[in-house]
Amino acid sequence: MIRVGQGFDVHQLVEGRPCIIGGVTIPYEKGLLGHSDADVLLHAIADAVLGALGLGDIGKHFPDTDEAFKDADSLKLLERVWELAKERGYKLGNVDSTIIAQKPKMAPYIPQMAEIIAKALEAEELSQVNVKATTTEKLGFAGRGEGIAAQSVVCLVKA
Ligand SMILES: Nc1ccn([C@@H]2O[C@H](COP(=O)(O)O)[C@@H](O)[C@H]2O)c(=O)n1
Ligand SMILES: C[C@@]1(CO)OP(=O)(O)OP(=O)(O)OC[C@H]1O
Repeated sequence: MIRVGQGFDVHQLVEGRPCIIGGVTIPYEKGLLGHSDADVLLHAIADAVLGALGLGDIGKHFPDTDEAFKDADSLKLLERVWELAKERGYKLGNVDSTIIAQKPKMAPYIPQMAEIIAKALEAEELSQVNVKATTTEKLGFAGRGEGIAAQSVVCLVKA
């Protein structure tokens, strides 16, 4: 059986926070604000996996009112979400994601992000994980550099 899920997330860019995206700390003058480490890409992927499983979203599983998730490492959250998929007998088909950011330039960091995601979702080959980036041509909140968004589509296959 095949299941498909999609995820979308946004975090504000502020001074004094690290810019962690796809598990990679990107050198930049601002970082993403959140209760957790605010890794917008891993959140979108976690939501896509949860969506495919019919299990709600990350806010339901890891509430932002819970101190346990203060500054949480989103890679650990994604790994916990992936356990839910495995428990139900699913393997990764593929995952495709887009980071929506005017700055910083994501391209140099995308191969490392893809490797981290592939490991977390236990991909059999790297081609199962695709990460893209786009600006919004300076339009809207992303274009003004106020925040970064990410969206993701995941296909799970019953093993
Ligand atoms: N934050 C970003 C945004 C984009 N890229 C790369 O640049 C290409 C062109 O972006 P456009 O928004 O002008 O289409 C895009 O395809 C990405 O490869 C990036 O690395 N980081
Ligand atoms: C990840 C969680 C963890 O408390 O907090 P945030 O970093 O605020 O991220 P968000 O995308 O708003 O999702 C909610 C929470 O699950």
